[in-house]
Amino acid sequence: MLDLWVNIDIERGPRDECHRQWSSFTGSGPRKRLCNSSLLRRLSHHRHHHQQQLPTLLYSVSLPDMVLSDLGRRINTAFQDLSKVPTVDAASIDQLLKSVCNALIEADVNVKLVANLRSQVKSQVTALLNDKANANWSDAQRRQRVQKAVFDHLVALVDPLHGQTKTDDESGAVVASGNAGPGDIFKPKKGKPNVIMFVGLQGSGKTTSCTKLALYYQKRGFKTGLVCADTFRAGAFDQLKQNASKINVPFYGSYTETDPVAISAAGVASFKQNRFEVIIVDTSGRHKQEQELFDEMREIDAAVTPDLTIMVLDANIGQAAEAQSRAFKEAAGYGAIIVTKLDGHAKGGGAISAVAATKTPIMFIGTGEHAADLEPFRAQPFISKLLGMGDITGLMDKMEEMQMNGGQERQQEMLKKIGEGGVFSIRDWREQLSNIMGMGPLSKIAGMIPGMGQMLSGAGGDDEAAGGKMKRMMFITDAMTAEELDSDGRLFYVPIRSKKPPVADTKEVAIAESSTAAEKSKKKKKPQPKVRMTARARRVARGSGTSVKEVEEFLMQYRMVGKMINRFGGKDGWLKQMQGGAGGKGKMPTPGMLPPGMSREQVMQMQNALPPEIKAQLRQPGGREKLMQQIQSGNMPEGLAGLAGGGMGGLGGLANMFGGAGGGAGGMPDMSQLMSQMGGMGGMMNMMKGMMGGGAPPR
Ligand SMILES: Nc1nc2c(ncn2[C@@H]2O[C@H](COP(=O)(O)OP(=O)(O)OP(=O)(O)O)[C@@H](O)[C@H]2O)c(=O)[nH]1
Repeated sequence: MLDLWVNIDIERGPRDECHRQWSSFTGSGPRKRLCNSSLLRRLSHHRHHHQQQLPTLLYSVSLPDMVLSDLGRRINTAFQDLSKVPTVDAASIDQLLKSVCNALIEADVNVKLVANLRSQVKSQVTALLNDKANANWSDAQRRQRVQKAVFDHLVALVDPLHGQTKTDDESGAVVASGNAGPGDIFKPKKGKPNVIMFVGLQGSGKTTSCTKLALYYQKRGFKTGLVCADTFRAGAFDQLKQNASKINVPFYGSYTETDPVAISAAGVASFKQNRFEVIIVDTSGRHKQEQELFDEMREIDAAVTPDLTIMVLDANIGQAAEAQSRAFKEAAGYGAIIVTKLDGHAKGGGAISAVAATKTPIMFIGTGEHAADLEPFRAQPFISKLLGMGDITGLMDKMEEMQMNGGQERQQEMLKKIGEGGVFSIRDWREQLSNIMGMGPLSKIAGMIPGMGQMLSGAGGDDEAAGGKMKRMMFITDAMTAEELDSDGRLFYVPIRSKKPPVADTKEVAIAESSTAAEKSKKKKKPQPKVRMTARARRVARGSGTSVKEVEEFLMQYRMVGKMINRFGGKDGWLKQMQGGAGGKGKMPTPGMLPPGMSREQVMQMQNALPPEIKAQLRQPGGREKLMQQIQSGNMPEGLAGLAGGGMGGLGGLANMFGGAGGGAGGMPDMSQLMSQMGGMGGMMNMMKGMMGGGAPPR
């Protein structure tokens, strides 16, 4: 909590002066933003006293914590401010960096780290922008490069593996830095005992996180057990017992044994004997780091010889995080971090600093008190989500989990239908929506879907509001006839001044949502026929208790998803063409199969502009698959990254599928472009993979 001590000396004097000082606090500008309601209440209260002739007033004002989402919002605003300046020059870059760095410091990120970030980004972008080879970059391109540099450095802040690539043992695919997940940090071996020991301060969320991790591995088919070695806190064993029983995980502990080392050794030995594969040891905490605690940790460590030690860090820890995490590192030598309570009002910056200080990766984040509220951590998607650009990998994880709990069959059926050239109908979208609704708290899920978060945040942003919005979408489908549900939604539109349904291609443009610059200029040249909703839409709105606007929004969302699924995953989908599949063996996409958001000219331009090494790679047998794999893993080849960054709009167009929705709803066109630079193409494929049951794109 940042305390702001404000001294206001209101001298005895005319009431006007009091009003002047009062309005200097409540007036517009940055100061107003700092004033929370409690401040206003206090001021108001004291003002009341002042009117009773109080000579001097001293205010102690507690500012509201800048929660992590505020940090994202502020960085986003700084990006948007940069898009408003006429030229991207040293002054505008300085302004952007100042805003970003202030936000980071207020979120408790270590000052030294922030200073490093500032100077590194500054020197990187200055070199880029001053490079003669880049002299012909447009302002939009310069802006994108600056934003990308900030994004990359934010990723580096939370990613100690930054700059390294790791190979996924199972698939052999290269995991790009920033995309490394829990499996890259630690992969328990099947059929063998894998001991995981937890350490951390009291109340950091150790016991809760032990339970969450036990559930995580149990769901993934590991025989999992929990050992309670916390003999320090009364009730710790009961808590673990209760948690373990809820998730049906066997546990070990004792009400009488007071030696934590003896309990942990006996517990691990017992589970090993019974062929348990993941054995999680919960140790005790203390209010602060103490020698006694560290000695105990070392002894337990020697007794159970863990394969992995995890430190649990409360996201609220603030600036103390660095010293504490260093001390724990020395004593326990942990190999991974779980940051808890990121769902609440934590600033999170302290935890981020701990990662950098100890060069230890975050493996999971805790996002609630329930056993399922554990999210695998990946640096790049985390930053992407923080900045409101969605978290496709997080969504994939959720989808995978959903499949583990059944529901795969229906997804496969849909995949098969689309693969055979069938239409992704409103009924299919309804099914996807109900799946999404079943995946967990909606405000969390919505943030993972690019565009959707913004749409739902308009509805209030919390679970209740998001749930309400989704439910209304379901009501809309409930009010549709079978014919409408099985359709592609066209029958809800007619062109204005004509009763005839519009022809396929014109309508497609008329209700297109994309907001790419290229399309905007296209629209200028050729005015698009306007369409209006048919009487069906009014009937559905009435029948569902919603409005025609909501029905229109629903159809818009459906069309975006439908377009993506049909164009990417359909019989002659772009994805298949790129893979040399059914559509056109070994060819680049034909103009008839344009990726969403791209014109024929853009595709041709993109093909021509491909760097020779990429063209050569595509000509080689298996080269296309390799390239796809590379892009899919987020590891954009240099040449392609340059293209996307170069404002070709090509690869960017892919991301605009959803990014466009964000742009439309949130008015942040630059975000969709930025998203494309983050490997939008890989992201979209992953999205497809998730949406279509995890099996669509081959590796
Ligand atoms: N909102 C939220 N609460 C959490 C999270 N993780 C833990 N908690 C809560 O934090 C409190 C402390 O959690 P515990 O798991 O008991 O903490 P501990 O580190 O085991 O504490 P000791 O056993 O005393 O060392 C509990 O009320 C948990 O429900 C999280 O990710 N989000």
